[in-house]
Amino acid sequence: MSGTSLDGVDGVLVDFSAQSSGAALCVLAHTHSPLPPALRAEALALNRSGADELHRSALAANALSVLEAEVVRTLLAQADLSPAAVRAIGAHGLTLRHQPGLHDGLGYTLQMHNGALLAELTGLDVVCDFRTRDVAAGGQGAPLVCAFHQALFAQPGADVAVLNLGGQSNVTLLRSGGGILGFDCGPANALLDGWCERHLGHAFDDAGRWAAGGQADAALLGALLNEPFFTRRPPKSTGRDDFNLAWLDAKLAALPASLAPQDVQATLSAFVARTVADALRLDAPATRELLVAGGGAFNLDLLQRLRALLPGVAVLTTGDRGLDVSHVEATAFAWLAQAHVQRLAGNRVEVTGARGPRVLGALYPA
Ligand SMILES: Nc1ncnc2c1ncn2[C@@H]1O[C@H](COP(=O)(O)OP(=O)(O)OP(=O)(O)O)[C@@H](O)[C@H]1O
Ligand SMILES: CC(=O)N[C@H]1[C@@H]2OC[C@@H](O2)[C@@H](O)[C@@H]1O[C@H](C)C(=O)O
Repeated sequence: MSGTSLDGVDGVLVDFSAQSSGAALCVLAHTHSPLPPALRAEALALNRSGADELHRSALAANALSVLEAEVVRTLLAQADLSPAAVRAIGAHGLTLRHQPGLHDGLGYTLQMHNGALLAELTGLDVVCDFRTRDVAAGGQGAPLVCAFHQALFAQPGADVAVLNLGGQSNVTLLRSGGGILGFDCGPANALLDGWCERHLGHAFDDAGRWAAGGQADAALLGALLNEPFFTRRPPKSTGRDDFNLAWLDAKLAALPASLAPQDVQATLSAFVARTVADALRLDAPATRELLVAGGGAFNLDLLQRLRALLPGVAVLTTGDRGLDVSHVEATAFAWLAQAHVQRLAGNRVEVTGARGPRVLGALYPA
């Protein structure tokens, strides 16, 4: 998995064999490979239109899949397994553009990836391109982790919410009666990281310490929340296309006075927490437990702001329910690959708005 934070590739090797008997899945190995700085810079640049994009994105896709093949080798070495033990690789690719509802409702979502190369380099079946089928069926193509969250974290008789704090944030709302809803709440680490990198030169604000020392600004917070996305009803999804540093710069320029960079970081953290809290208050007021996953779970400032906004909700992490916060998304895409292999639908129409359940992904046989 390589998400919209653009931090790297997360790999997990997962054994699902016990699941049919009701037991939990087992993560046999996990690893993280940072994106080399040049590839990260290119992926960021390819998020916007630019010169010779087709050529550049094809080369960047190759570089990503070479990195993924190294991740697969590391996982096998860690678990002391041969490739023959692996049924398939699930590989998400890097989202460069996400415009699911663009033209007359039939837009596109674009994940940069070379599945053929990954199959060639590993000798394994590769399932990739998970999002496009749902978009073709009229859906958002995101979020897709909801079915997996449901399989793992639903509790009979209790309303539970699962929050992924990745480049963007998305929630899965699991109702006590078995119902499910899920959608993107708004931007998360992509914005926090971008501002921090610009002003401190650090890839991210470790534990949210910089934000915690700042003062959130009410006028900026109001301006950030003043976007149609936040009043739109689900199904909905977003990405760097909508929320990025240029968008933030425009909001800052419209303020009557300039703010200290640290206060902007504090406001961004308050903003992320607020969009999540608003989503829960509106769509899942009976939630008593929120399980946080993704790299944002290490941002203590963000978690503290969430707790303050949601006093009746126990804000825990997926780690408290048996799955490390850093493993959730990669495990979800292994799970979706497994669903593809079994020709099972991976989307939830209540979440994406697709016309029906669909088998997600394209297969590159070994
Ligand atoms: N110690 C930390 N303190 C604060 N933030 C952290 C820390 N460690 C990781 N993060 C944040 O987590 C991000 C990576 O998260 P993650 O891997 O879940 O994102 P992603 O895979 O891009 O997600 P998505 O696909 O949901 O966009 C980093 O870019 C950083 O913002
Ligand atoms: C288009 C795309 O890559 N969307 C990501 C992104 O990152 C978080 C949020 O926006 C979510 O909608 C999705 O990822 C998760 C893994 C998902 O599909 O469930």
